Amino acid sequence: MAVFSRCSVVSTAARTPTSAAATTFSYLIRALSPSFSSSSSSFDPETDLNRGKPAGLGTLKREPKGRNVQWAFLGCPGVGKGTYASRLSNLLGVPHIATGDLVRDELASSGPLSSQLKEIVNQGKLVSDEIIIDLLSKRLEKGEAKGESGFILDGFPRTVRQAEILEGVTEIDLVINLKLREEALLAKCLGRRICSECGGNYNVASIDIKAENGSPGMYMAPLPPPPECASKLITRPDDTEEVVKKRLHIYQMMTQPVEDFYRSRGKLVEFDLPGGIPESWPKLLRALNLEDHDDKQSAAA
Ligand SMILES: Nc1ncnc2c1ncn2[C@@H]1O[C@H](COP(=O)(O)OP(=O)(O)O)[C@@H](O)[C@H]1O
Repeated sequence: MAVFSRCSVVSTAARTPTSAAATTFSYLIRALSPSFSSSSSSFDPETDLNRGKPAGLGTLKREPKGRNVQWAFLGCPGVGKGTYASRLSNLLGVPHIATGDLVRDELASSGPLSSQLKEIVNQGKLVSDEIIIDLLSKRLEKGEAKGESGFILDGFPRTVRQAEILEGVTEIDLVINLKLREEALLAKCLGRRICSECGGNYNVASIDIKAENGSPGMYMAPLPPPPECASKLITRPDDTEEVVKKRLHIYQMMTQPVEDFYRSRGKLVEFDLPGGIPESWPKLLRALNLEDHDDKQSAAA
């Protein structure tokens, strides 16, 4: 069942990259800070940037080498960005920052943005670049205050404009683009479950695609929750068949150009998931020239 045929990538309404991408970004951060007069809709670098020091992402300087890795994950909804980003985060000792989680935390906080965000997310649309950058900036500032260095971004950037702004602020060393056969993506999204207490991610779908017409078969076992979470599982409101198909469409339109953005910069690692975690994790590590000593030790035990 082809969930979604690749549609032609429509150019996004991204701001044309300017040599002042950083100033665009700083302006964005300026525009996000409470002291900024929200009435100003036009961007005037001369005046807007004289409003004092940018906060948030602006605190990220171009780090000299010797810092921890700064990677990002791209990939369609349900492909497993969070699963592999969190594993790599543990392996490399850098924070896993998932903008989808930041959005859900804001939703759960019932803050001023939550009703506006709820409608956007439940319709499968993207949150505005400004709001996402504000949420990410606050998360990075908190991390910097705790002495965090490096990051693995999951779900950011998701538009070319976000990628341009990020590029104007700091170095992204590597972008891992996870890919999975379209017929598996929908099943994985529909099978996704979250523990309402601890936030753990699980999946009840058992995906068994038979080999046909020369393409190999694929099996992805369920990711069952531990007993203490089994009775607390919830489904995300944006994981319905209708909304997932909308999100896949938006990914093709808005985020596929981000793949091209990093491919043109020689920073994109494409990784086709061959199956579930036991099969994919070792292959991903090899693709990244990494080793997971814990896995080796447990395998050797
Ligand atoms: N970088 C981003 N830009 C805009 N919206 C975002 C971004 N990251 C997350 N979101 C919003 O949060 C929702 C959930 O994100 P996420 O958990 O990453 O979903 P998915 O599993 O579809 O990748 C997205 O559908 C979108 O509405």
